[in-house]
Amino acid sequence: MKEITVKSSIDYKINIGTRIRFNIYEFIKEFNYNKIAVITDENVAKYYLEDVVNGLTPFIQVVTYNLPSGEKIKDISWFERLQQFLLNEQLDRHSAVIALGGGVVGDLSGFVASTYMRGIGFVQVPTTLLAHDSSIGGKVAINLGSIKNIIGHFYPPQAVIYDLDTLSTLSEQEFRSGLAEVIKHSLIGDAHLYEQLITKQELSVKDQSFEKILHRSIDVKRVIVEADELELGKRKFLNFGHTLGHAIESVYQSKNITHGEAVMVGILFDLFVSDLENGERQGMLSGGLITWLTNIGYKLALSEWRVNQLLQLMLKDKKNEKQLIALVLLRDYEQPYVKHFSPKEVKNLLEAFAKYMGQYSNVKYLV
Ligand SMILES: O=C(O)C(=O)C[C@@H](O)[C@H](O)[C@H](O)COP(=O)(O)O
Repeated sequence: MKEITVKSSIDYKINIGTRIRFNIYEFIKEFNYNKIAVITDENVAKYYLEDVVNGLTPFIQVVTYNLPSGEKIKDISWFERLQQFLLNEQLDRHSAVIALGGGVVGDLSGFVASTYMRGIGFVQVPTTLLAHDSSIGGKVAINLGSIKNIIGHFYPPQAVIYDLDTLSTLSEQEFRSGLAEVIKHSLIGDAHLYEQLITKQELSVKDQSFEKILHRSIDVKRVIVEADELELGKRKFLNFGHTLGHAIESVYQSKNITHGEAVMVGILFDLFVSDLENGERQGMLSGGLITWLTNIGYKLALSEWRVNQLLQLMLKDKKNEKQLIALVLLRDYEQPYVKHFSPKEVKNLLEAFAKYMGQYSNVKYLV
């Protein structure tokens, strides 16, 4: 068992271990909730809902809600349905929502918990690798049409209970999705971890070393969140890869691309721009990362590089200022900064990036 405390507007513990989903009550009894709504999705429910509920019901009244799986539920209509559910089930200000699942369930449930009766208890029980990122730091949100996370705020959980056994049921695609955030954390905050990652031939949650990798990744996030909880400054660095990544996720949603796969392409783009800014055409991007990613199964190919559509979405990013698009770049490993570009500059950069990526025989970008 590992316990990491995050010090922010409220301090909370991230409890990491195995089989801890069976005794969640132990980690939350101090809050004296009178009722709990466990919100999950149909996929996660199949594997873990019973374990969680059985561990809670001897001590506390529990109601459950199974959402459909997928990003589509992060919208206002599901937000409303969940509010209605909490009201029908008579949860009050002494009750709590437990988000059991990945980033989508956590973001939506957290936003619901944060607004119901102006905020009730909220606990994150992540079941994906991606959620090692999304369950920490208190960002909760829903989408508005194709604009990601545009309605939301900061609402830290009162506890995070991370049972690593739940990662064993992830598909390879879900694993790669979460790994993108690990790679992001390593690039912005732990160069040794980055080095360790990209020299590995294979990576799996079953590896003994993986738990340590996860702790280090979480720690990069913890340090940044503690320094700037409300994203007034350095928390923007956690958005490395996300300005383009969020746009890709929206534009290519019908192609079954995950958040992390989209962010991975966004990370490559930010590295490409960083190298240009650093005046080293063959810098961080060419250091073996693309080959390694391809070898471990990332789909980096995007046919039809829809530059104008991507640009329109990037123009809606929350980090932008005065119609200038904010990109998080690296002066070097572990040295992130934010730079603003005009839409015309970003368009040129997107086109140049597509040409660059085309030189890798198995990565085809059609501009
Ligand atoms: O916690 C943060 O801060 C992040 O930026 C983490 C991101 O990996 C995460 O995807 C986040 O939800 C994106 O935030 P947003 O503010 O761009 O919606």
